[in-house]
Amino acid sequence: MNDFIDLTADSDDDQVNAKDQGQSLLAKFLKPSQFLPSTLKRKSPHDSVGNGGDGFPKVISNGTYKPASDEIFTVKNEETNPLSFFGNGSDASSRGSSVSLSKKEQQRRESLSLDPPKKQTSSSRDSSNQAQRKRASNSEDEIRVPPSTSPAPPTKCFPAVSVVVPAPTSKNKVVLSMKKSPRKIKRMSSASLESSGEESDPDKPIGLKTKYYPLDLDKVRAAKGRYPQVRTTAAQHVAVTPFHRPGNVRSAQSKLFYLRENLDRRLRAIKGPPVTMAGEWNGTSLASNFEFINTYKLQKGVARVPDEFNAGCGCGPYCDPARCTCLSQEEDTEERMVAYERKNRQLVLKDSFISKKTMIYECNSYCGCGKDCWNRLVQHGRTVELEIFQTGSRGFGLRSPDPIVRGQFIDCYLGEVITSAEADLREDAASSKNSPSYLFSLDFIHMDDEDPYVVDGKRLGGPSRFMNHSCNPNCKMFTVSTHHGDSRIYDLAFFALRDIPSGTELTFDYNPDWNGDRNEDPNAVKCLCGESQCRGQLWPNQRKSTKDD
Ligand SMILES: C[S@@+](CC[C@H](N)C(=O)[O-])C[C@H]1O[C@@H](n2cnc3c(N)ncnc32)[C@H](O)[C@@H]1O
Repeated sequence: MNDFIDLTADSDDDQVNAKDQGQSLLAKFLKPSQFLPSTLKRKSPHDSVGNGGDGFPKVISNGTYKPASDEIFTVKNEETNPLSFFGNGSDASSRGSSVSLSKKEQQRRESLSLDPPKKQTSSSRDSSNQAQRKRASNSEDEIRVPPSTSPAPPTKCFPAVSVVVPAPTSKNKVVLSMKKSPRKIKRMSSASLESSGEESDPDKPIGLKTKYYPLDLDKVRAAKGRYPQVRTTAAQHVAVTPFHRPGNVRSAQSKLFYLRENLDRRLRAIKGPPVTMAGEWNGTSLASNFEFINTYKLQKGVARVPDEFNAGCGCGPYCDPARCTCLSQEEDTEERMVAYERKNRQLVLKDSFISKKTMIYECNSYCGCGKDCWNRLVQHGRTVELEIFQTGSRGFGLRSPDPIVRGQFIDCYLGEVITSAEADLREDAASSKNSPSYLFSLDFIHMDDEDPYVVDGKRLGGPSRFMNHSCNPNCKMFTVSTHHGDSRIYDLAFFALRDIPSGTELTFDYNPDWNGDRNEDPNAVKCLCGESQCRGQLWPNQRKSTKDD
């Protein structure tokens, strides 16, 4: 007699034999009452039976079902079961159903497809069992079915045990369905799209549902704010760099903006207080290739007297107006003429000096005095803000947003310093005799053997180059020298003849030696100063430079 039952018997005959053997064994060791159907008991967590690690036996149905601990039902013998359950549900049912399952229970299981009523063929059951074993072996926690070669448990310990797999709850059904049926991908054909009520569009990609693959995905994303918003910017707010070219500018407004930016860049190159262009500027060009400069630009044939020919005073830290050798002297009395004085803590031209025609000699680097000496004013540069504006009939003009007091220094006339011969050539080459002239002769000191230099502010110049002529001017040009040994190059400095309210056009007399004759030259440039005592012309004749016609 065999002591072991081969639980892995494959054929029906083997199973029958094993069943018969088990029953005979049971009959041998157990009383008849112990064959009766066992009592269904809900497994309690406190029961120590089982080998599930947590005190629960693990029940496997069809290799997939693991009921929750509070849903496990076992058929338990009244006596202590020395063996924990092993095997799977099919094995258990094949062994125990004939002895413990009621007919009603059997029908319920069949309705749940746990025990198919259809008799399995040997081959299909074999493959099913193999698959179940394979699945069981893949799970670490599941009880493994011993291979067919492993010995059966000792018969003396074999109890009459049967297992009833509980009816799956709705929760368990979900688990079953999830494990049993793989995830299905629903495929749709164009026919199914039509039948599902969607429009049949020949241009639509077949098989793609626009619900999941929207054709207007960019719009959907834009609506969600995925893309940065498009912003429109006015052209005048766009920063224009010097690399922008007028050819790239389309509108007149943006062209004017470009020109202003370009002009502002050039104006910012001027040293001292700001020089600006008035807001009503219509874009009229200052001059072709005009650039602002801060000092004279000496051109070919022009040279300064070497510095060793310069000289200074020996007054010490503070110059004595009565003895400073820098100052010019009155012709008659040889009294030293003091050009500047302090008024309201500001250094200005003395009232007594405004009417004079003498050159102003300021202290220089050879003097013992410091930079705060009262005889240093023009050399410190401009102190007032200036604004270029359009006069209308006289081209550009110059004014200051600051109020200017009488005697206040305004600015120097700057430009290229050229020879008289060069100045004549430039004037002759001018396209029109009435074109603006920017030539200023440095002829204050007359020299028999040398022609004076000429300052040309046409291409290079300072803001004072925009000062127009007036027959009743509010400014006057003075010659100022810091190099006392150089009689050919000196400064042309503008001073206020009277208090000038802010915004008033700054003007000076282009021909201060005018003798009062109204000897009009029909070719002379007409004066448009508008003053009541207007002379009618800027210069005695059409020539503006050194050469007399
Ligand atoms: C040194 S520029 C003065 C700035 C000039 N208005 C401009 O737009 O560049 C001298 C020229 O200005 C013009 N101008 C100056 N004063 C004038 C006046 N009172 N009447 C007419 N034209 C004048 C003449 O064309 C003259 O040749």
